[in-house]
Amino acid sequence: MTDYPSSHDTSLQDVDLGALRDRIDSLDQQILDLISERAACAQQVAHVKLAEDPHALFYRPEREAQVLKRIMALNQGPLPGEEMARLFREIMSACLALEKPVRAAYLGPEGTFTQQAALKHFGDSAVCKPLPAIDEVFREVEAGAANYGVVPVENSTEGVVNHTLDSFMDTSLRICGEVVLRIHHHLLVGSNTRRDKVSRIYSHSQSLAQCRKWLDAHYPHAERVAVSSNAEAAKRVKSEWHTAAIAGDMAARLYDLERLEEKIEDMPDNSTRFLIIGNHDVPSSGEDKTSLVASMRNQPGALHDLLEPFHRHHVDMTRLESRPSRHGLWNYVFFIDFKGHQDEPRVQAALKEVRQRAADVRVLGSYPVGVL
Ligand SMILES: C=C(O[C@@H]1C=C(C(=O)O)C=C[C@H]1O)C(=O)O
Repeated sequence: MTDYPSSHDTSLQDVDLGALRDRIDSLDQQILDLISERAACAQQVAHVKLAEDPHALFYRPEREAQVLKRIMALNQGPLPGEEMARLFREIMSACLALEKPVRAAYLGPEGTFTQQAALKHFGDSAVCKPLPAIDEVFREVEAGAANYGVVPVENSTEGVVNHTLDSFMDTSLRICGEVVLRIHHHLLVGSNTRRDKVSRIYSHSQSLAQCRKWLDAHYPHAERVAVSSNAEAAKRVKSEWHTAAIAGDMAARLYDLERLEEKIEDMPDNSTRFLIIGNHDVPSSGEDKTSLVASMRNQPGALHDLLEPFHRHHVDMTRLESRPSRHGLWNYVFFIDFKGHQDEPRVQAALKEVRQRAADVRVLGSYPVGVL
């Protein structure tokens, strides 16, 4: 099956290819002029911000979320809204880099899904740096070496969620954004791989788990070897003959591997959520989420008491996670996400009551709901 018009297609026979290309050239000229005008405008915004405050932040997560959402709402096709927003994401990233590129640290190594999340959020013009551990990403932002950090939070990768949550207990950094990434796993091989003799498959333990049924059906006899990351799996395959890796697009591209089979994850809507951490509060974008951490004494009904004000003030909770306290003072800490911004009266009313009931409450940040 092909969607390309055939030479027998009478409706297209009279189309003048030359004229169409002239039209495209003229449209490109207009797009070029408009993007340049937009970039000059963004530069002026930066100058206004600097005049008001010499330490002003050029990057505004809430404004960027609004721009992308507006583009998706205005878009009438034929390109899908997400594709159009992706193009505008890159235009904004380039405009911002004219003044000062955003510096973002992420949980590496290169080629992981966290790098993909960083690129999705900040665009290609940001300067992104891989770091080997989640607490190092936090430290890099605390030290001011990076403006933002990108860490997985609700991750299909085991253990990672807890590391991120635990890091929030010891930091004053704020959550400035979230990114949700659809996770697609591919079976990757190198140019040297003997495809009919794959006897070992590398990946992160959680990715192996997410593709277990597919592996049982297609490679029941291959040894499954868990390594530290999907990118590490891809790297190993490069130099071995009888092995394949399960990893994503970034790793395939980075190590120049071929996708022997695509989208082999057992659950088709497999996705991971990442947080953007920074050192400032983000104003409301109109569609926001808030995350907080609360410490409770371990007594009957404590959790019910903590959550009840959210229910009464019609604040919609989206996540609840509990972790043992590391400070010994309180038995448990709860991480709570809900819809809304901490500046909204409804949210403030709920928070005021929650503060009276919990031993300690810290709002980790209000931030725009992930757009792309
Ligand atoms: C232009 C601005 O600054 C930055 C660039 C943006 C853009 O190119 O649209 C949007 C938000 C900021 O990250 C602004 O705040 O409006």
